[in-house]
Amino acid sequence: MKPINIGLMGVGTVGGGVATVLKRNAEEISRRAGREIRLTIASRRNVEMARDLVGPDVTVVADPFEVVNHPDVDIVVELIGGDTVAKELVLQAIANGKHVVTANKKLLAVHGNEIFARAQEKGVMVAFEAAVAGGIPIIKALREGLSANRIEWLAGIINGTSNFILTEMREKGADFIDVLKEAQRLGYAEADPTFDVEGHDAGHKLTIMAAIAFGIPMQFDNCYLEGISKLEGKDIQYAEELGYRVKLIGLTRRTEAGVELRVHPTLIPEDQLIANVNGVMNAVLVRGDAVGQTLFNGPGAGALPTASAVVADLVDVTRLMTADPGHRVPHLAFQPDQLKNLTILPIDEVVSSYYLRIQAVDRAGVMADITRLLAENGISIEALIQKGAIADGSAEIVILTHRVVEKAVNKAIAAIEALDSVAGKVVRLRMEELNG
Ligand SMILES: NC(=O)C1=CN([C@@H]2O[C@H](COP(=O)(O)OP(=O)(O)OC[C@H]3O[C@@H](n4cnc5c(N)ncnc54)[C@H](O)[C@@H]3O)[C@@H](O)[C@H]2O)C=CC1
Ligand SMILES: N[C@@H](CC=O)C(=O)O
Ligand code: NA
Repeated sequence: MKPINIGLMGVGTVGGGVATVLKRNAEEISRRAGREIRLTIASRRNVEMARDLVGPDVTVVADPFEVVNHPDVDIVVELIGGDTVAKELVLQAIANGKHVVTANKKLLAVHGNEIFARAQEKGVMVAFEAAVAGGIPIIKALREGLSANRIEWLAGIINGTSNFILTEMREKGADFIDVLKEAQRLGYAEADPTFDVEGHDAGHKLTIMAAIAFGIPMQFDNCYLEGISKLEGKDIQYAEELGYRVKLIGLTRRTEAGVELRVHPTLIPEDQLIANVNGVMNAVLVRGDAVGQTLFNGPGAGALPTASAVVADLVDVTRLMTADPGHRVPHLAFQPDQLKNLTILPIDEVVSSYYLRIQAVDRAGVMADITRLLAENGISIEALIQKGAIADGSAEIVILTHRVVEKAVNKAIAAIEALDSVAGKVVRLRMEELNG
């Protein structure tokens, strides 16, 4: 049978990994796909560097539009990143009737509704396993393996760079900036690493998973984002003393009031498996009404793990190419006319437990004032510890609360910060049990 011709756009960390995997496992891949999957043409601005990565048998061009417009290319692989030229290229590929495989979560979280609509009209596939949690086949699991379930919530460590940084900070007391540089060197970080550390990248991935889990359109603009760049080492340490690990968690949950869609540093009980997922590893917990709780764990970034997902998509697309478009798995798991525009809850309507750290100064009655203000806002305390002495002005009070709506906590924090006996800002982190 005639080989399937692949056109690769972007021969960087992941693109180089894709060339390696296609070459290394060529025989097994064609036995699975039923025909040879052949990298025919690749594009990178620096043609010489691309040539070194893809080898002499592949045509290398500088202009990626040559790839999407090439008459012999069956599947286009977009590994450039971003949502400017990548969007133009993907839409052009679709318009040309070519199938697309991409690892670009930003592109899909922000423009996915438009891209999938165009692909639907043209009867082509847009496959994106690599876009969420790198090598973990979470898209396949959510879209196909769990399709019997009403998915209630899912939560994950879905940014390898942040998890790598948090792990090195906790285990080695390393500096944030040094660890970030190491993550960049290892090819984990985005072109702009603020996307990793400020929660954007996790928000993109969470938006995509929420769409597939609940059958809703992409709503990245409504995703709450808070990253790890302002986390202080002492809060990681205090959390640990209280039996928790701090992780950057993306969480989406259906509630009667609406859908929660939020990314933020989160205290997780240390005896939970997900609290022990370290380094560049990712993990996603999914709660379905029939299956119960499932945990998917694996490498979330890096050349070969991400290439593993890209090439799996190439195999899938190759197998399904000749199928009637109506018989393929829908892009977002639900039939396109069955997507429902559920409301995303604003963050202050979300219910969670909280970790509060308060800097107390030497004034009588400070503890009584704080507990009174919490009680007045309907917040009950699960644990309270004092670090240092109030008498010498160095006391920090750490409080863990029971579950309460966030706007009540915001009100209590504002009142606590206004006390003469409290200095500076109250540190607030959310806590989740992730077992219900
Ligand atoms: N690095 C990782 O571990 C993972 C990356 N991704 C996603 O994969 C995509 C690619 O990421 P990386 O390989 O890490 O990035 P990279 O920066 O290593 O590679 C991108 C390549 O595209 C090339 N490029 C940029 N503009 C171009 C243009 N106009 N024409 C031709 N080539 C152009 C660059 O020269 C570079 O070689 C991104 O969407 C990223 O979010 C997804 C999962 C994991
Ligand atoms: N920058 C991302 C790469 C994978 O998506 C991460 O660190 O997880
Ligand atoms: Na994946």
